[in-house]
Amino acid sequence: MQLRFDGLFGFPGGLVDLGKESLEEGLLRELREELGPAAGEIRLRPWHHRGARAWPGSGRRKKSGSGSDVGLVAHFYIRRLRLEELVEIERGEKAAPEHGLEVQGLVRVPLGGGLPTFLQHQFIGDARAQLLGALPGLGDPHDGDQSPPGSKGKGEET
Ligand SMILES: O=c1[nH]cnc2c1ncn2[C@H]1C[C@H](O)[C@@H](COP(=O)(O)OP(=O)(O)O)O1
Repeated sequence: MQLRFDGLFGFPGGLVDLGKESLEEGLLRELREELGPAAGEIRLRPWHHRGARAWPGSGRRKKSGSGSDVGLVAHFYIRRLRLEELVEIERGEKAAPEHGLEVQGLVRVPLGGGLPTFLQHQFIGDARAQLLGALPGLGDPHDGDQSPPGSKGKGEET
């Protein structure tokens, strides 16, 4: 996860301009901006998309700036990384354009005895629930880059 500019923990990502980019293109652009070039090279597959949640807006004009409060649809992707891929991203993160601005830094979630304490932090949106929802799948060897969930072996990319 990452520590955000507002002091909350969240997942890397951000707003996608659907007139100009697909969801995956927008996600990879955000990953590049927030975590550096190595994160932008991550290969996404349809089964990495794990759900979406709508946050309705009021429809009213915003007090500041232009446009209306139209709400948000948050899409959540889970992509398993090998340790060396994660380390490469961590090494490059300080070179990311948003490092020190929107993003204060990547954090490894302590999955052992430290998890209950970590969960006492404050999270953006439903990031805490997203984290908890993702944890059970982490033990699944097919929950990664190579195979869709439920397939027998690795190396079954389509
Ligand atoms: O981890 C998250 N889980 C759920 N919702 C999230 C998470 N991180 C951000 N958000 C929400 C909060 C904002 O309404 C939007 C856009 O996020 P933001 O970080 O502001 O995106 P930009 O990089 O500024 O485009 O998503």
